[in-house]
Amino acid sequence: MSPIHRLDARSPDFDAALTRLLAYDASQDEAIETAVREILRDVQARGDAAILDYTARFDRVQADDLSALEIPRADWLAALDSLPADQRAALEAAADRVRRYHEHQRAETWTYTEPDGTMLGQQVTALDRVGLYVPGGKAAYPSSVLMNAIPAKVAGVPELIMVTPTPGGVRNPMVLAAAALGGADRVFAIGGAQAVGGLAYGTRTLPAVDKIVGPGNAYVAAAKRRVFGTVGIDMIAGPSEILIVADGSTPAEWLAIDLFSQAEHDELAQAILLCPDGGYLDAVQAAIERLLPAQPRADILRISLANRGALIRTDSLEQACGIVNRIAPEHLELSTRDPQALLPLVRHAGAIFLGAYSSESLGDYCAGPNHVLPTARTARFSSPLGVYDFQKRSSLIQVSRAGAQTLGRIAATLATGEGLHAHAASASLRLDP
Ligand SMILES: NC(=O)c1ccc[n+]([C@@H]2O[C@H](COP(=O)([O-])OP(=O)(O)OC[C@H]3O[C@@H](n4cnc5c(N)ncnc54)[C@H](O)[C@@H]3O)[C@@H](O)[C@H]2O)c1
Ligand SMILES: N[C@H](CO)Cc1c[nH]c[nH+]1
Ligand SMILES: [Zn+2]
Repeated sequence: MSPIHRLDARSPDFDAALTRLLAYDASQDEAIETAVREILRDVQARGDAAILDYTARFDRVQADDLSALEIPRADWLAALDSLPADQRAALEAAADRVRRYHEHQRAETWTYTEPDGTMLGQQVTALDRVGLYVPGGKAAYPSSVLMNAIPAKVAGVPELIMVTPTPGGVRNPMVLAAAALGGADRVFAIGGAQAVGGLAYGTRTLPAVDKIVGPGNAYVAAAKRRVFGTVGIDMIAGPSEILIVADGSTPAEWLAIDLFSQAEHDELAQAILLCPDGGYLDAVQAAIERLLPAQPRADILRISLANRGALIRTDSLEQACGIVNRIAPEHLELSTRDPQALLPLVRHAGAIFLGAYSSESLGDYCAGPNHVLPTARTARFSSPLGVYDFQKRSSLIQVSRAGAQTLGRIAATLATGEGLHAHAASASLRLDP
């Protein structure tokens, strides 16, 4: 039996089959919702003490005072120094490339002046204080530290408070080194809903932040959803996704492994390949069957490929791009001889990798663009995490005396039409007699 579904976009039941494949139950788990509601309520009521209790319970880390769970900067710098030379060089190279890319995104304040001397514009400012959640329950993600911290710092956020759980008290040196390279200001060894609540409400030890960014498990996601409004959040990222459009010119093994690269994240991850060449799909399927047993994460791969993976035969590359827009994937590889020719047909994808050498894995670590991307079809309306998520805009209005004559009359007429007489009077008072 094939370890991955085979579908044909030319068959009459394809639409229904694709809908079944894409179905992802994002409904909230009641037990998780109840637990998170209680944790947040408790953190709001008891602050540090509640965070300490949950950290002892979920992460097996005991402390009498939350300040003991702050990891001092000297420890991050020591972690950076202790890294093997190749790891340190890779982390530094990735940080440099991510920084260089994000520097292009910085928005600047702009103004223009009208002929009557009225100045209008937009002032761009960075957020004051941001909380960065770095997952640490089952795996450590130094790359996610860089992807979240660097755009915040490029935006000019003066205070970046990072939280990361350290199960059993084990601190990951690469995560701490990435905090040093990414520009974190403080780091606390706490995680889960209790850390999100602490950052949102503030406690005696944890400063309240303005926005919380960063991925996390279902408890973290539920907590971020609940504190939204008290603070800003970046997004709720779902399981990873990769969608590949191929013309058969890339070695089949390369694409089999590219599919594995996202499927290995999670049993719920989604890996799909679209190609008009049935023989090539057979070759990729054979490569999957050959390579899968030796994969260290074969158990996860088997489940994600069987439940949510597919090799889909299409009529043409153009039809494949139509399907891409329907799926709106987090990551899209256009693994064709002339990917630029397909690019204008693609409207919805978080990140687009063009050509056989642009494997999605390079984007996860070091190409430069952010790896925090919209999932679960949200690329239809949202964008990668970026510098703009850490900046906000204020409108600027400086009306000249001449401008007040024109604008005052327009505003007074509209205000009277709305029945808002103080508005009308405020505009009219500034009219020359
Ligand atoms: N989209 C991205 O860019 C990206 C990047 C990295 C990681 N991720 C995702 O982030 C997630 C990380 O999850 P993780 O679990 O490894 O780490 P995590 O830090 O998100 O979660 C660990 C915390 O969960 C809480 N928790 C665990 N069990 C609990 C329970 N029964 N009740 C209450 N709280 C509980 C604990 O407080 C613990 O500290 C994964 O799903 C991974 O795929 C996504
Ligand atoms: N592919 C993930 C986002 O979907 C990000 C990541 C981190 N490390 C490896 N990959
Ligand atoms: Zn990845």
